[in-house]
Amino acid sequence: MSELLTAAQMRAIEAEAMARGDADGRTLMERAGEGVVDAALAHWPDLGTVPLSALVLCGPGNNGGDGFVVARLLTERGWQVELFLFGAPDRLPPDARLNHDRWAELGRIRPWDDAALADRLDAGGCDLVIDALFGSGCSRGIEAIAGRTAAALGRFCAADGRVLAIDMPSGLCTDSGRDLGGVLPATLTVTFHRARIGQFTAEGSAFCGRIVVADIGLDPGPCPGSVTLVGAPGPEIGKVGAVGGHKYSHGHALVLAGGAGRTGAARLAARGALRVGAGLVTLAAPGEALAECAAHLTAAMLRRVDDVGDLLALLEDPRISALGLGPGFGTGSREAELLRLALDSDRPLVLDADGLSLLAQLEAPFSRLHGDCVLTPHGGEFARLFPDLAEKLAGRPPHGPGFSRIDAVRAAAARSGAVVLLKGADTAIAAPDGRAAMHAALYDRAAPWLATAGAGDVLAGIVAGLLARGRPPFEAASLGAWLHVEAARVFGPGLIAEDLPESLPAVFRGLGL
Ligand SMILES: NC(=O)C1=CN([C@@H]2O[C@H](COP(=O)(O)OP(=O)(O)OC[C@H]3O[C@@H](n4cnc5c(N)ncnc54)[C@H](OP(=O)(O)O)[C@@H]3O)[C@@H](O)[C@H]2O)[C@@H](O)CC1
Ligand SMILES: Nc1ncnc2c1ncn2[C@@H]1O[C@H](COP(=O)(O)OP(=O)(O)O)[C@@H](O)[C@H]1O
Ligand SMILES: [K+]
Repeated sequence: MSELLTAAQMRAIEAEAMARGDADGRTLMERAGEGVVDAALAHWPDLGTVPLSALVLCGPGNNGGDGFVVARLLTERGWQVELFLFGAPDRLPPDARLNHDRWAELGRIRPWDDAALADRLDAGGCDLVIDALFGSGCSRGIEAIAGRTAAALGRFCAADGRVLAIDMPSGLCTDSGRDLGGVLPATLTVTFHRARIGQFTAEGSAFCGRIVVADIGLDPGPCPGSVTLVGAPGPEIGKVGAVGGHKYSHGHALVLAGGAGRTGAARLAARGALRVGAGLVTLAAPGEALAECAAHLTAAMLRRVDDVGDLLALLEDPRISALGLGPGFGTGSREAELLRLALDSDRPLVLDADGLSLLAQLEAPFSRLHGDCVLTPHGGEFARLFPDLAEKLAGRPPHGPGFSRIDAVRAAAARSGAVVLLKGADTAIAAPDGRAAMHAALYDRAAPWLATAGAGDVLAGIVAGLLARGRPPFEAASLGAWLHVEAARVFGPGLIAEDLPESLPAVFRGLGL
């Protein structure tokens, strides 16, 4: 697991380091420039063999200051450096001004000219472009300043050109990963100390290329309020800790199914719950769907649940340790009553798909939720439950910092009192107490083939299975998101939803369990 920061958190960490006397701004800027050059040479080893040519785009803040350091370091290595500056030198902040002055002794500074820059890029013959125009201080769109440059950089990248963004691609919001307007595309982004939320959500990964985090000697301790980037779990995920246990010591998940002809989704969820290690899984189906379910189920058990009375009787068994409700469930009055009972049972509960639609129809829906509930909406379901938050996520933010998927799930979790997992390639997860995590199926973990019908049903089952095994809801959601994507990655392209549960044993083997 690692941390993702906002721009404000990064500024606070830097300010604390300076207040403690650990480092001054000038030292941090020098380390940042060194980190950029080291990262470029490590990422593209051929750049280190002979001196080449670079084009450095500097802006009016400290991001531009980092650019001046990089220009100097490359020149000292024998590179030919062309540098353009947006803004007036006498308005640069002090550390950037100092590095501007040092660079001015070595090379020329050309005033910003969007059209000339685009022509320069299109002419080719440049081995590396450094984007030091705007970083974490980018507060609005940059089309008016750099629209032609952005288009030319797009062509340059498409022709395998190397573009390194310092800290963030200019025009991309550090906190939300949203395009503020006219983002400069990069093939490598070198950020400092910790990665930023915006590099792992919304449009971030489309513009960052790859991410490298350079150490600039700041306090390695955790940052309060940071977002966790969900990584591989430890051995606690397996059953290994419970040698000698029996099936009930691994939990009993109850998955509620819908009517005949639409039980597939609940069966997928049940299979996910079983494969993630719940000791028992029972599918509760109405009488009309029993034969259909029986024809397809082997390891999962089947119970008839036509109405509230049947479910009440089933829930008398205290060993049922979690419920999953929603995939293929239906949204009729029977289902609404069953949902109310499931909520009143106070058992750990995953609500997905129709379960979320039903919830949205209830009066005062959030007053019925409790801290052991996990909501797993996709974007559409999220908008039904939290229309105001979804609206803030839509469209281009008017200025930075933009409202992020993390902001949205944090607000949704606080409002609903439940853990909220907003699905997508960038899955955002939050608990009512403010903890937040991002699972990014991006960069090395990309698995676009996971966007297949029924994949979300399996995720709901995996989370229900983890809840049944006693994992707390925020952890169950985070672990579930990682296991789900890992199962897709282990299987690879061609995956259909049925393959996901069946890939979990290979995931566990890969974790050394
Ligand atoms: N924090 C740290 O620990 C470290 C930070 N470091 C580096 O500092 C960077 C942050 O520096 P920064 O705060 O000076 O912000 P930066 O992005 O250079 O720009 C701000 C300037 O741009 C202007 N401006 C913004 N948007 C604009 C627009 N659309 N169009 C036009 N102007 C616009 C804005 O003006 P304003 O919005 O106030 O009008 C202001 O003048 C960070 O990314 C990293 O590279 C490293 O050295 C290592 C340690
Ligand atoms: N581009 C993507 N890369 C990786 N995973 C994705 C991508 N798009 C969607 N997913 C995942 O696929 C699943 C789709 O779930 P959902 O939208 O509920 O579909 P369904 O109802 O068909 O199961 C979610 O777990 C989501 O996180
Ligand atoms: K930049």
